[in-house]
Amino acid sequence: MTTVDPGAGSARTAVQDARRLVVKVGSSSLTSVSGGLDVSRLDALVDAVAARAATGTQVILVSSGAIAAGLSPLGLARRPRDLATQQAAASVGQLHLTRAYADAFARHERVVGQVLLTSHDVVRRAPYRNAQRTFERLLGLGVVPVVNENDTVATDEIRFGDNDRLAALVAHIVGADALVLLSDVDGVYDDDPRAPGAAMIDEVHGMADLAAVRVVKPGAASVGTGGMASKLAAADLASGAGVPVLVAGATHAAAALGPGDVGTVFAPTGPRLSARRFWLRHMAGSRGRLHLDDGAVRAVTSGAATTRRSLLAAGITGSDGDFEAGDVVELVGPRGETVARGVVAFDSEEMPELVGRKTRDLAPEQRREVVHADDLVPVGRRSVPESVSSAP
Ligand SMILES: Nc1ncnc2c1ncn2[C@@H]1O[C@H](COP(=O)(O)OP(=O)(O)O)[C@@H](O)[C@H]1O
Ligand SMILES: N[C@@H](CCC(=O)OP(=O)(O)O)C(=O)O
Repeated sequence: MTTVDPGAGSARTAVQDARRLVVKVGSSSLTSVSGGLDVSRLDALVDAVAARAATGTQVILVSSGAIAAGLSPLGLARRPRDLATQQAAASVGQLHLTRAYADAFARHERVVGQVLLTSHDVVRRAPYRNAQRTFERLLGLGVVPVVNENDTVATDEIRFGDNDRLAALVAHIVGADALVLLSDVDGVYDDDPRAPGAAMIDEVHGMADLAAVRVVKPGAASVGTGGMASKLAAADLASGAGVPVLVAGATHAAAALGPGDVGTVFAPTGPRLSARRFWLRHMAGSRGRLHLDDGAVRAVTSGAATTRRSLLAAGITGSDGDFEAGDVVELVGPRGETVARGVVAFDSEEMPELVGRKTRDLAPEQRREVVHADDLVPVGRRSVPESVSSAP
């Protein structure tokens, strides 16, 4: 079990010593200005990953670039706006991307396996565990899994949205010791990196350290999607769940994956969550909401995980949604804020009989916790800086 914030210095050491490492690379680091895949940059990245793998580290590569790589084969001058053309570009580009990785890793006698995920594959517990088993087997066979979102079938509703977030989720699915986000910028800056005087931040010990950071939205010409804001959100997600994160330049991949002192490192800010609690908190799709009074909010959010209390019917003021016992629901405070997520033990149609009633007043077969303490995870408030447009 990782302890909270061992300090960013030791977080750097943790990245360097990680035996299982998730490395994410963005579209802007793999494609040329004229469009299409930049194979020489991809080769340089693979050299760095292969060198790290040669030291015995199991590396999972999350690679963007399918849409960007599909543009030039389709004669498209810029990233399309509509989903159908993005999906067509991803379909063409993913093939180029995978072939380029297979060829590049073959030079190092490494086999790659393609893993394309949609959020459907992780929001339900069974497919999540299936993905976990597949990764485990691939790594056991010495394969480098190359992961991307399955863009060709992902609709807006089931998209992860950006690969920084996907990489943070994958880091937890595989139980990685660290996460490295490689981009076209060499770290997190306190302002738009192009602004005069902007300085790179060396270490982050929690999102409060970034309160004054100005994050600029990617322009329309950018092949990347999320920009730095999505990297910060992903770093918050991973470091909050005990995984140290390094944001560094893809051109410095060899140093970032070796003993180099590059980029911005995020120390863990929370304990490592079990796979089940992480899934509950960050991935599980929710089917409804239970509304709690203040006392119930305190009971389910205060104290350590071991002393936290179960949610009883007496503290519930209402419910909405259509759920069955065993589904995940949001627990919402009196001001409408989500305070926790948990697995509910009743169907939604039973809730009206339960709301506000003491356990002893319930029918004998209903005298149980509505959400058991082992099945709920508090959801803290997020304070990740949002992007601003570069134009004043
Ligand atoms: N405060 C900041 N620090 C670092 N980079 C920033 C900041 N604000 C905006 N950026 C921009 O974020 C970009 C990286 O995001 P993006 O293009 O989505 O990368 P990728 O394709 O690697 O995911 C950089 O090119 C950089 O100009
Ligand atoms: N799945 C998409 C990438 C989405 C994405 O997050 O891109 P990026 O911001 O470049 O990491 C693709 O392969 O084109």
